[in-house]
Amino acid sequence: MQVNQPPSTAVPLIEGRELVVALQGHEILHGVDARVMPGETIALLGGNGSGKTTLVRTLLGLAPVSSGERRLFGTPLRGFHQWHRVGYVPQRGSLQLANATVGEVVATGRLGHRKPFIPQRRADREAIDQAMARVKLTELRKAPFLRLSGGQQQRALIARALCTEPELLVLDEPLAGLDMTTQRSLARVLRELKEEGLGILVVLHDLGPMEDLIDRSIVLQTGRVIHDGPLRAGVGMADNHHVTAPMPEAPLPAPHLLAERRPVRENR
Ligand SMILES: Nc1ncnc2c1ncn2[C@@H]1O[C@H](COP(=O)(O)OP(=O)(O)OP(=O)(O)O)[C@@H](O)[C@H]1O
Repeated sequence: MQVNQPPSTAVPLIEGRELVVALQGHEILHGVDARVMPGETIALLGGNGSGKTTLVRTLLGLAPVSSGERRLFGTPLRGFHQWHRVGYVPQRGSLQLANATVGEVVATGRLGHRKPFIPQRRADREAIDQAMARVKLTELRKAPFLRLSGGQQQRALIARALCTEPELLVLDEPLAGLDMTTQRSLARVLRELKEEGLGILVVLHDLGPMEDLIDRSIVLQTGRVIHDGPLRAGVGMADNHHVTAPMPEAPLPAPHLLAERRPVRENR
């Protein structure tokens, strides 16, 4: 495990303090603290339904808080507008991308840089090209997104997040459903990004090939942090910390950033 100690005066890239979140009348997070410092790679771990996705969405302003404070790059969420500094890779399957090509999906990541209805500028095209090359998808630019393999889709979503040229990358279960070879190649991409200084917050069920990238883990159990520190064997891995609240009957309303919908899940 690498330990990348940020200077003590550094401002967190993203931070939540005492976050309390209730969805459809059920309290899901019960006073959670979480932060990512510059250059850190943080694994957000915990069993099914422990609140990982809810925490990530809350930190990004995609879910409302009952109480608590959220800051991005030191600015309270309410006053934060520099969304290009954040790249978000939601769970695969949570985006409505029916007819889009890979190039179109990746290009949506650049929307935060553009004024509405203004065509792509050279800088936009270059950023999109670079992001596609980065994840080795250039050849597949014109392919329909939904025809790609799971690993290629995941790469496209990472490229989409990268073309905003972020300082913080937030990924929700990027390894889910991928075979070990594909997981390893994604971990290599993330390692390169880490080495370039990007802060990374990644929701994981199993560490897999990500393990030696992780500087610190935050482990949730039924909406509470039970560990925040170096990885500890067995803590937070795919285990049996089960759900306390019932599943939603309806999906969340569309968030303000992108047309994202919650995947349909079975009752637990
Ligand atoms: N929109 C919603 N309305 C009501 N409850 C919700 C909603 N979204 C999630 N929940 C509930 O919040 C709890 C935490 O869900 P969340 O998806 O954040 O957990 P998770 O740790 O990411 O789980 P998984 O590992 O299965 O993806 C679960 O009990 C879930 O049923």
